[in-house]
Amino acid sequence: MLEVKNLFFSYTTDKKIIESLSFTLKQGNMLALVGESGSGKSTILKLVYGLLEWESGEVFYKGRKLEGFKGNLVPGEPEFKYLEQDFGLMPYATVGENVGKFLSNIDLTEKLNRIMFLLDLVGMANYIDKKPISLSGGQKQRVALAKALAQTPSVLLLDEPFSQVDTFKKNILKRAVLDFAKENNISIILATHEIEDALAYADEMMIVKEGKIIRRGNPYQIYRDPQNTYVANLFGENTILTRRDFPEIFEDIETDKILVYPHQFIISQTGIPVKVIRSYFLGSHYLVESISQFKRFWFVSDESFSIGKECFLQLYEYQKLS
Ligand SMILES: Nc1ncnc2c1ncn2[C@@H]1O[C@H](COP(=O)(O)OP(=O)(O)OP(=O)(O)O)[C@@H](O)[C@H]1O
Repeated sequence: MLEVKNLFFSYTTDKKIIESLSFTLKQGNMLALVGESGSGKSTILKLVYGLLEWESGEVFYKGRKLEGFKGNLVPGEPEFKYLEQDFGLMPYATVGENVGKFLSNIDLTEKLNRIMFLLDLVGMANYIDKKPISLSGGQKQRVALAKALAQTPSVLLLDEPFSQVDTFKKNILKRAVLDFAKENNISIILATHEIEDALAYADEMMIVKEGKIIRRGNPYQIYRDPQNTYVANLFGENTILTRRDFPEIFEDIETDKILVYPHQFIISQTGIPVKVIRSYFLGSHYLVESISQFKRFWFVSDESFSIGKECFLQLYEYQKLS
């Protein structure tokens, strides 16, 4: 179990970047750090790994107090692995040498088997003799993942680990890597922009804003009760309605402000009149942008709506906002 207690950190004297950071992570669980760009996700990973020196606070792992940056001769906790955004591969060593860099040389057959197993896991077995310099960004990212998993770390700190992998194969890779981590009881902290990663795979989510944790909970709870617009906007398009602008909608609603996800509107014969601005084809459905009383409404539809088409929307679910 990892326990972070009241960490403070700044890069420069004039601005605190991380304030009063506290959280715990159970062994084998996955925690997703989600927040807008610059909110402090990478900094949190670097602090936990021991690449940056915290000003005050404490970190414990399995009951042992970690010394952080100043405690290790080579920066980084030995039981942890940190996969940084720029991969950290040796460009002129082969893919196989990169993955095997920290593996024991006592049994070379076992070492090669392990390298092959990991490269197969990330879909890169055919590239074992290639050099990273000749690989694409997504391929390098796969190799870096294999390298991070090579010694089966206890805690894996992943910074946008799938950002460069093409969408087509991304889900296969995510499942393979995250299943491997679960099977091997590896704890993961994943910093991500891709909210789907957090929703689909994380045991818990922490929402980071300006270096502070503003929400923590399971992804379903946070999605169904975002409480404020910063959190809600991380989940994509939505419509925020207030009693003042739409009193007729609020007749049976207790609160004064609500948030509606696109799938929570029904296209109807009566309701809120909207005019379509544009339909976006998303494969399985269309996301439709429309307007009513200068307010943008987002809803989903099986069919495309032409620009200027008028229709009515009814609300069948919503989230209360503060
Ligand atoms: N080496 C540095 N020196 C000074 N300020 C920095 C440094 N690295 C990051 N920062 C600042 O610290 C804040 C948090 O940055 P961080 O990289 O942790 O955010 P992030 O949430 O990971 O962003 P992104 O999602 O874009 O990777 C930002 O305001 C950033 O400008």
